[in-house]
Amino acid sequence: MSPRRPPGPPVRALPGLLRKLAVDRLAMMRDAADLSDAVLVSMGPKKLYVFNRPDYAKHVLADNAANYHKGIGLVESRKVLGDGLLTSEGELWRAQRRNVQPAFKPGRIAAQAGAVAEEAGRLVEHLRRGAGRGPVDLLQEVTGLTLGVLGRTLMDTSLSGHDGIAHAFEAVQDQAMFDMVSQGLVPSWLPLATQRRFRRARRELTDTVDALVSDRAARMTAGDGATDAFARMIIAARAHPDPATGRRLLQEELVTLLLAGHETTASTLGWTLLLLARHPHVRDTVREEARSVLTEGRLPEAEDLHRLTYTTQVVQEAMRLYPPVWILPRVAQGPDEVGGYEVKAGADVLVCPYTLHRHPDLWDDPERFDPGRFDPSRVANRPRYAYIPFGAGPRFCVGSNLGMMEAVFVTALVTRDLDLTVRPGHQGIAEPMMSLRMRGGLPMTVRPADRLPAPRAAAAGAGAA
Ligand code: HEM
Repeated sequence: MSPRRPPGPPVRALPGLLRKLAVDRLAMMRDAADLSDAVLVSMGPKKLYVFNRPDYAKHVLADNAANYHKGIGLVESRKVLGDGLLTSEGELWRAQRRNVQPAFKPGRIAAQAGAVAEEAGRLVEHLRRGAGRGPVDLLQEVTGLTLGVLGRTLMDTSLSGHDGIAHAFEAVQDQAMFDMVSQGLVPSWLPLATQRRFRRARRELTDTVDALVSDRAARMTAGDGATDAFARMIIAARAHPDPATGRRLLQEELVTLLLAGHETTASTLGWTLLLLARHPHVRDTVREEARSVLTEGRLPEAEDLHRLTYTTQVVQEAMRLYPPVWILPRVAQGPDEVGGYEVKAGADVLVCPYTLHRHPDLWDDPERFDPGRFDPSRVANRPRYAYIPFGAGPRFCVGSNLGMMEAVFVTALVTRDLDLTVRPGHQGIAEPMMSLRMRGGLPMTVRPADRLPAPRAAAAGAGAA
């Protein structure tokens, strides 16, 4: 049978669609998912396919990954990330991935559990000291934490004193997203305040990265055996046949590691803490588990990760509803066939974890927050590619083990020791930027948690997210 053409919106719907691209990208993706599991948007010679089924995602991301490069938004991302691991392709990507992968092996990450736990403990202490003093932006707090963890675990470097990094990343991403939705129609030389903010932020990032490189390179001596991700990148840059290119790639790889490694985990934590505050029954069950595993106020160790099973399910469910990487854009290098649908060479292809994680055939009552979905017996009944918060195939997230450990440790410790209440009126609206941000941050009031053991809650309370 010859490949079919997926259904698509009628031509008269295109202006509305483009408007949604600018103002509500999640609604646009939901509209596409409601239409069909495979959608084709045709704009003259430009073709955009949206695939929303586990087997289609598997085909594009894993089985035929060789036919797909990173897609929409790449030009804009490159303005920030250059040729780092997220955006590079081909032989350069393979060499970069081979170089850093050993630093992310499960054993290496497990060996960093103490550092992650210490940072998490420090955050809880800091929050406890400020308890009762009015709302704190928890998103900002966990962003500081994830940067600190990244510095300690993958770079052997303290990032304290570089507090501007998170804001600089925010500014450069805002501009990259603006360029994407305005289709590059606003020239970059216009003296707009946002362009100035972008250039200032990019300069700040470059200066920060340069300072980090010179500091770390000066501490590295021949044969000192350093094998963290940063050291591996520095050694590769020194071995590059063209020193200028080696230096540029090192800068870009480091910016990528800093961005990819902190914002996604901070977003996971932000959404998890918001959902727990909205679902006290689930919070009580997490607290009970944390108190029975992490007894007498102790910090978690690597082995505790396997004991904090319910907390892990809560984090997984938060990433189902709010996948930090909400979209996986690709561009087809050659023609392909996905689930019987033709894909033209050069076409844009989108796989959207945000809608896949809400597919009504895969998830019962998809908007409902229900950590029990990740009970192993229920996971076994779902197609593997129904849930892809870390992507899939060769471009699967290199930092998934670190991200999960961090999210579970912080969720357990914060919930064990603190009561967090969201500021009334805060809606927790998802803003799909490069990651799924939370509009207006996460203002929360902090109080020390009741020391008495929490009452045993009924199995995994749940409700609308
Ligand atoms: C919960 C936290 C995290 C989530 C949800 C997440 C999600 C993802 C996803 C979906 C991708 C694939 C993107 C694509 O295929 O287009 C990815 C790639 C990547 N992630 Fe993560 N990530 C997390 C934490 C981390 C951490 C802690 C690091 C550490 C540095 C990291 C570094 C990277 C890098 C370097 C890539 C590019 C890999 C490649 O293309 O070879 N991530 N991440």
